[in-house]
Amino acid sequence: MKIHFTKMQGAGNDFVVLDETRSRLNLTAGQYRYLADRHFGVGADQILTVRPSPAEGIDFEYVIHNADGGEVGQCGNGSRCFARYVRDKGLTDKDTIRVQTLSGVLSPKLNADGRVTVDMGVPVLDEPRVPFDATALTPTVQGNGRTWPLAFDVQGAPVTVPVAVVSMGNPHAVQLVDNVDTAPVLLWGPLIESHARFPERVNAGFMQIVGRGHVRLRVFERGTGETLACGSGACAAVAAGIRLGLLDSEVHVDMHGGRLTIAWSGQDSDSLFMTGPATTVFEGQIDIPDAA
Ligand SMILES: N[C@@H](CCC[C@H](N)C(=O)O)C(=O)O
Repeated sequence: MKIHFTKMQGAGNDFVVLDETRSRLNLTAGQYRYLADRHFGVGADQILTVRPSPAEGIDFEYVIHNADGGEVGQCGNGSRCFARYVRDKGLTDKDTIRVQTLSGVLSPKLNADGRVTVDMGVPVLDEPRVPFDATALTPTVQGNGRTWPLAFDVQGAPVTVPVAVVSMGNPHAVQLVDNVDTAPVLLWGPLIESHARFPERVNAGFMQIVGRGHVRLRVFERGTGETLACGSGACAAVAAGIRLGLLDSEVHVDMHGGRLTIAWSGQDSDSLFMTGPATTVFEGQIDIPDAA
């Protein structure tokens, strides 16, 4: 099957964007994996598929697949690329677009400076809803937040790391590190991603605090591996840092692919907002094998 695609990136987190506003492609998990493959396909961290409005008052729907072919509920950088895509393709002329996702309705807003701001909803810090199995663990309480001792084996040696667990519509485990450049992201990331206490697996964040309004972050993403940026990971890390009393309500998050700005009051009743770039890289056509 030959399909048309648009390649996009948001702070270096890259996407293959597919248009299903007129008809469904009905791709299999194997075909999503093929598209994401950097050697045989286009290459992407995630595939973002845009669909027509599912209901009155909603402009579009989109679904997200990780590079491993699994469908997921949330993608911060993808939500900004979605907004840029539907505007640049002339699918809408709105500045603020309401879109249905697996984890709820998002409203990305295109700013005059080219960046996109997304209301990412209220961070979920209630462990069972992340979901995180805290059975028989005792948290360390700090500020209005808490961390949990996550134990795992690294090459036969036991390690216990304090993590804050947060859902932004997808699960995150955030730990503090002295320096993201030397943090064991590639060694520990896969062990945390598939840790038994996270029944839906987890995105593993490593956050270095530079100041109360500035952090550096690396994220080993569930279903993809380390990416140059993770939007929901930036939101989760800042939400955790604010609750732990370490960060102010507006924070610049520097990742290897670029900077996002996250704003949150820290209150359970208030949404968190993410602002950052979204760029089209190129367009093309690719033949996907039926049996990919
Ligand atoms: N890169 C994304 C997150 C994509 C989904 C994630 N890997 C998961 O499995 O939850 C972002 O920018 O948020």
